[in-house]
Amino acid sequence: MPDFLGDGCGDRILTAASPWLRSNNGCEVRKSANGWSLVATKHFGQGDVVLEECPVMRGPSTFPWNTPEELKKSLEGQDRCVRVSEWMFASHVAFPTHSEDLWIDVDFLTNELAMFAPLDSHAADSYRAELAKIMAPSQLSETLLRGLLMGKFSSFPYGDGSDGRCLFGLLSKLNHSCYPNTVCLWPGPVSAPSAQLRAVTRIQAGEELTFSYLGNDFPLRVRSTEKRRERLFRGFEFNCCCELCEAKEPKTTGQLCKRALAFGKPPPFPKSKKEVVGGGQ
Ligand SMILES: C[S@@+](CC[C@H](N)C(=O)[O-])C[C@H]1O[C@@H](n2cnc3c(N)ncnc32)[C@H](O)[C@@H]1O
Repeated sequence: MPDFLGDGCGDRILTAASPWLRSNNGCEVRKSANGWSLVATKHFGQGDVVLEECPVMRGPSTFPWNTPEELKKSLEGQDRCVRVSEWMFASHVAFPTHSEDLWIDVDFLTNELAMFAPLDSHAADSYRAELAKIMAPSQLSETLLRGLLMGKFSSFPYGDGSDGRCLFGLLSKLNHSCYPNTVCLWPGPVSAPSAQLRAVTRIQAGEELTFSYLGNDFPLRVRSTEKRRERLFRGFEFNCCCELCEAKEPKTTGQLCKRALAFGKPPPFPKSKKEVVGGGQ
């Protein structure tokens, strides 16, 4: 088990993400029931900027392989060296301008960027099992697993989705909720993407930060818990355990609409810079 999966390693993930952080106005990485998560360390008002960061890596909108099966196909008939031409994730994302013959620094992927992959997840277990059918467990298979997980489950479609995908450090630890308390905005130009996480409701210190993986109006469009879980499992291979899906008494439509409508629109701009800059550091 990688040493950063143990309890108490949230600070190491925060440190690993820090070179790409523009601002962290009050959040940290903590272990949760759903792997690592981002947690507020101070109170945020609606519209406040929680954090801003630049991507750790960028890539194309689609990956040549998204599943171990597709990976298997791409490896068939070729030697199994981790050359960049095979390692499309790394070639396009980590080194977009380099030639096809570049070799990946395996240590870079396995040791540094692996922190940003959901290694403690159902998807990781099932992909590891699939990879074991293709190749013997090795450093290479572990590297491939991490690349698959980062590319598929931790990266974000940038802007409207046609501008490629970005892997962000801290945002890679943002869990999904069908009743989220933040929204992600993309204020940077496509040439220099950046992400801004904004509160769509009041958030108390200690509360987990969440956003909707399936678009802003997802819970409004898909009111049935069963159907939402099905969609999330199909897209992201996890059983959603969010506040809304786990609620014994379903949230009233009124409550749901209020929060959903709030995050369906860009959140209001913060009242003054003083309110959001440096408050939690
Ligand atoms: C982008 S990662 C988020 C960070 C992740 N928890 C980690 O430890 O790296 C996405 C993964 O988090 C977990 N996850 C996120 N939201 C969840 C939710 N609402 N219910 C259950 N698992 C969730 C799933 O394992 C999913 O594949």
